[in-house]
Amino acid sequence: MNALAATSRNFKQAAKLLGLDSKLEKSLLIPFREIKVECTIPKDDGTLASYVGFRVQHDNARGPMKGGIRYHHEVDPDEVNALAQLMTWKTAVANIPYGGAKGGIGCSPGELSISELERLTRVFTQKIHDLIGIHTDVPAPDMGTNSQTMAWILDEYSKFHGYSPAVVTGKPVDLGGSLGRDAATGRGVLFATEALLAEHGKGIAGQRFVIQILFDFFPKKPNDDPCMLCLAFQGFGNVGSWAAQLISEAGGKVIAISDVTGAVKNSNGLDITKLMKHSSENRGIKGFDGGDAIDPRSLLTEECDVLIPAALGGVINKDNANDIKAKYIIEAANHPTDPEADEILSKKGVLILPDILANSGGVTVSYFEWVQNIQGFMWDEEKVNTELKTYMTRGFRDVKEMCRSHHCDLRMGAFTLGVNRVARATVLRGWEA
Ligand SMILES: NC(=O)C1=CN([C@@H]2O[C@H](COP(=O)(O)OP(=O)(O)OC[C@H]3O[C@@H](n4cnc5c(N)ncnc54)[C@H](O)[C@@H]3O)[C@@H](O)[C@H]2O)C=CC1
Ligand SMILES: O=C(O)CCC(=O)C(=O)O
Repeated sequence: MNALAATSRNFKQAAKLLGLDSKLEKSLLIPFREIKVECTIPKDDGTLASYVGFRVQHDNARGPMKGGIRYHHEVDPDEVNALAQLMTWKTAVANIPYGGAKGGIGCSPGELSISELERLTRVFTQKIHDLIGIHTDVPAPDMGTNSQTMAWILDEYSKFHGYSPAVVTGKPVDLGGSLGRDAATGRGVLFATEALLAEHGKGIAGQRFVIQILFDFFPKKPNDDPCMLCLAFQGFGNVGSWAAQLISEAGGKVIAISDVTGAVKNSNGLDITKLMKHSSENRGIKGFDGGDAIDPRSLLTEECDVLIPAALGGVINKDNANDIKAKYIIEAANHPTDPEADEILSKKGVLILPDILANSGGVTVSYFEWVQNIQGFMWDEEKVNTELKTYMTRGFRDVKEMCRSHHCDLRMGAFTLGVNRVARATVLRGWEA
């Protein structure tokens, strides 16, 4: 099932549980604006290359639209639309005053030089600068982009509108970025995981996780814990590497990790600091000698307690759901689980912490960054992390409350929470007709 069909199906199920009026339901699903631009740049060898860029602005009932920009060869308008929709529900779940948007350029960033990436980013910004803005639509990093990409957007946007640090978040700290934003999505994953495990009388140090990275969290005293959990992670980029690092610092043992270059497993626990160093020096985890190389396709079905997908969408589907052995799935990536897999996993008793809650730490600290830029006052990192924990814990509590009142699972708890908040704002603004 493609990303848009999957996201829309979850939305419609939530709308039904909430008993939303059919006109309101229809209007909430239709994006506010879909932008498609052709970005032509000179390559370093003097030839011209053209790339298609998208920005889908889904909804602004609760505030300026917010969401990342992805550089990936599989970027397509339907997926960007789905990701923009997810941002609308995610910012509402986090209860931050934003709507949702997402952007992307269909390109392979690893095959472009730094100067080509800069030219591409600047051309894209020139084409969309009058449609984004501090109180309109505020981009941020996503897959394939980073703080440097945000610095180029900020600079190009500022040529048209004057110096405007708050037009993007996730930018370098030297240009007004927030302390703690780099680690925020991974740190939010840690807090959300802790909240979920605490519900079941467990803690990080007693669990095993798999996230397109495989984490194995051994209890401090293995023999005392009859239900030791294991973690696996898929993806070792911004989100996966920070989540792995922080979970391992919290006492967990990461036993397997995959990225686009390969996968590595060590049942005694991977040394995440060494793996991060290896990955940055070698542009991937392939060749790391601190574990055994495994087939990346087997990562999602590794024997473990907690699986953490932290890369692409749709990776958990009807073809592999039956083989998943994890007891918990923490969705650090956006829409990693197909609705058909959701049904299979639910029957198996697997608990899934959905993306719009689990990975909301990134956009939450983006909000803190925007607030700091507007106030012209910088927070210290401790304040950022403490506030992030408060928001993640509150988000989990609010989702559980919806699960109780609507007798539904965590995904529907999160969707009903987000959709209901956006629906209320829409009606209050008189937009429902
Ligand atoms: N960066 C952020 O703040 C946020 C990111 N996300 C989501 O988290 C996910 C990861 O994003 P980032 O870490 O920012 O991206 P990134 O570009 O920093 O890293 C992506 C990682 O995924 C790996 N990967 C790509 N294809 C793969 C494959 N087929 N198998 C295994 N690994 C593969 C890459 O090798 C890399 O390690 C995406 O779904 C993104 O939308 C969600 C919330 C916020
Ligand atoms: O930080 C942000 O504004 C957006 C992050 C994002 O793209 C996401 O949560 O999927």
